[in-house]
Amino acid sequence: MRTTGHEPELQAACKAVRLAAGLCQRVQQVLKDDEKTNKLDASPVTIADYGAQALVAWSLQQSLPQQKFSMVAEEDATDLRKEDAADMVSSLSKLVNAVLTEQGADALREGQILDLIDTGSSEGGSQDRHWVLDPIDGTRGFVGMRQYAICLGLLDAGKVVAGVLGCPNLPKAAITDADGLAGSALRSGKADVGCLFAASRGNGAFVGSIAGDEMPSTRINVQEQYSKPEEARFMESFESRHSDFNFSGRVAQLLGVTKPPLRLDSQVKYGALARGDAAIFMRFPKKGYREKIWDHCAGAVIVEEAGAIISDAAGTPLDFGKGRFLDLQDGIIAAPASIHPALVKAVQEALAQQE
Ligand SMILES: Nc1ncnc2c1ncn2[C@@H]1O[C@H](COP(=O)(O)O)[C@@H](O)[C@H]1OP(=O)(O)O
Ligand SMILES: [Mg+2]
Ligand SMILES: [Mg+2]
Ligand SMILES: [Mg+2]
Repeated sequence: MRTTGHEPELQAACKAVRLAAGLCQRVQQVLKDDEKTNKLDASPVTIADYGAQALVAWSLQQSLPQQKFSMVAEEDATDLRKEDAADMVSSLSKLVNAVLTEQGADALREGQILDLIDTGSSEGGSQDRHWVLDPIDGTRGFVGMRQYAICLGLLDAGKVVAGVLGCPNLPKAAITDADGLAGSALRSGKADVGCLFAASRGNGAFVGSIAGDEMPSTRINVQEQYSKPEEARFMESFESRHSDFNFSGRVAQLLGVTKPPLRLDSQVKYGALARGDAAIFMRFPKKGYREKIWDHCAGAVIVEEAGAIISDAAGTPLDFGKGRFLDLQDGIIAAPASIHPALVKAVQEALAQQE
């Protein structure tokens, strides 16, 4: 990667995401090994969310001790500070400290771990620098042994300047039509998996292996052109309750897209778009659902640096500088710059048909 721009921050972010991914993989191994996964309650997963958040906060501050630390993150320790959470906190502490001691770092006390989690309570905004974290994006994918991502972005004066996506279950090879048709859930453990995506503003987007400690170094680009719409594929949520599949289907039809969608959990979709596995991303949550910045921040800079445009359904750029939520209209779409205008037009047509 070029050594300009936000190189120290990007390096720190890759390190932090890898550490958190290691914790998530440990927990997923336990889930996988347990034949009774369905009977387990949600606690191992919740512990993974908290643990990943604590590790990212710890690691970023270790790597960049000179910098003022502010973080907007999904989780907070309120429930963990309640009396009945003692067992959970104890499990959380064991898990976090297992990862830390493996790194040769000192173990942390329970109170320190809770305080690390609570460093994610920043309101963000259009001034100063803020890290933006979703410690596990796609919790349902994580539990279902499908896709999930550790997503870490950096805001500077309200703009996303760097982003890292850790995708422990994403195949390193491009997802082909056959994968898409046969089982777009792309369950873990079936192929050579584990990708780390990284981008900083103006320096391009890169992918590498999540294992090891090399910076991602393979430059990636979106599918710049598709000569015939029927060759294009679109991506959307795996979960039908997260996005209106009927509506995206109508948009695809208006675009002349005939291939079935690739349905993947989490911001893994942004990584897949950035490396050209599919050409179009669509997300249309139920009316009233408020999008959070940590669900799109890291992915946005990665797809943009790979040559895509990301916007709301009206084509308006996403504004990450308004606090913890995104304020947008009717959903989020992304596509290569050559396709995005037609996508906006199709979405608007489909909306007009709905009225
Ligand atoms: N009702 C909902 N509608 C849309 N998205 C949701 C809803 N509930 C949770 N999410 C979030 O949608 C994202 C998953 O993306 P996708 O639908 O593309 O797989 C996650 O951030 C998930 O949160 P979480 O981070 O807690 O898993
Ligand atoms: Mg999320
Ligand atoms: Mg999450
Ligand atoms: Mg959640």
